[in-house]
Amino acid sequence: MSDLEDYRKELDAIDQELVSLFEKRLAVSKKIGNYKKNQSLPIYDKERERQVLLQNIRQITDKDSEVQVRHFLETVMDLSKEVQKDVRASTVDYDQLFASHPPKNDPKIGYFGETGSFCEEAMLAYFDEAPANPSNYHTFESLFLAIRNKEIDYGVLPIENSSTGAISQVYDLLAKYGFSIVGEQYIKIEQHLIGLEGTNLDEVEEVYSHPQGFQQSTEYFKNHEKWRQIPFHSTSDSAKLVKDSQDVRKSAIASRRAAEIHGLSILADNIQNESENTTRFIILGKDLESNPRCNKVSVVFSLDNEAGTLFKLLRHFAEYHINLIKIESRPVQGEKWEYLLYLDFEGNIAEENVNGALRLLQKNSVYFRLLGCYIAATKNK
Ligand SMILES: O=C(O)C(=O)Cc1ccccc1
Repeated sequence: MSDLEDYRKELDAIDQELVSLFEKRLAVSKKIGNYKKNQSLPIYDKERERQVLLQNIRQITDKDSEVQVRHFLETVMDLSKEVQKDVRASTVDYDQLFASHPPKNDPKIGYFGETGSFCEEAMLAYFDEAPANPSNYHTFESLFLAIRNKEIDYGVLPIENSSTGAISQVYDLLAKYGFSIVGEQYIKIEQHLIGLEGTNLDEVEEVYSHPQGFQQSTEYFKNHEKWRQIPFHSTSDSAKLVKDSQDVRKSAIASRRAAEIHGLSILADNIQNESENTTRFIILGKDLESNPRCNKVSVVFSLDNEAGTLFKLLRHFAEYHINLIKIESRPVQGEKWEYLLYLDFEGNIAEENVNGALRLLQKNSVYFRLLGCYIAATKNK
């Protein structure tokens, strides 16, 4: 028998032992996976992994093999984590996750702001028939509460603007209340400075608007630094305040429609920084509603604080040929330096590739929620 054959026999015997030990190790990992799932503990434990490496590297007799031993242990621990993730994913109730409710008949609708708000415009553009007696709410949160209390079935809110980005308060409320996105609508936004009829710009001292109104018109205000900018509920609440005050020193940033509704004049038109200023609005409902025509999915998730996890996850989207539209990150309330990630992508939850990507996302995230599967709106409104 040649030396090589002897060595190979020796290796075979060692591999046999290794495989049997590794199987035993995986079985223990499964038990740990169940324990962590029941206790809602994260799968990755940085300190524990550091200890495992340390105690095993300490006992190496041949120091030349340290690099390989380290690599071996890291791989073993990665595979154990995979097993733990499988344990967690196997318990996910997908029927529940994809349960879909039919759209409400004769729904009660609510929107943010006084009549004349951009949300009211978005509502009128989204629903085929103008909703009868819609309710309006003067804070974003009061609209969420109205859905929770079943005062309304759907609510219309802004979620992002083409020039100022995410409306973070709405993202945070989505996480807090756990409702679903059932539709979206884009509206072109033109902001105007409006006031009582006959007001001269020299008379203006105060400007009222929703914070978005100010953020979208910063360039215009560079030439009017003396004016006090006072954030108020909505652009149209601001218009109403000016009308009710009958004070020429007060003005508002709002739409032309709000000026007409509240009987005010335009003192300066199109003061928004960008001519193509557009806001995306969402139609919020209590439950997930989706049908085969839906072609956009929104999810929210958080990840283990482990290097490369986000990259590995997003890579699956590329592998499944899913087009990512947007990713937004928001700090987790009450947890320092932890983030919720909001992802929008093209597809329908009934499609195999989307379903596969969602399963992977769910499997690999600490927290996961499907926010909605709805019809993507056209952007040129
Ligand atoms: O205040 C409003 O009218 C709203 O609907 C919120 C808003 C404000 C500015 C731009 C887009 C939406």
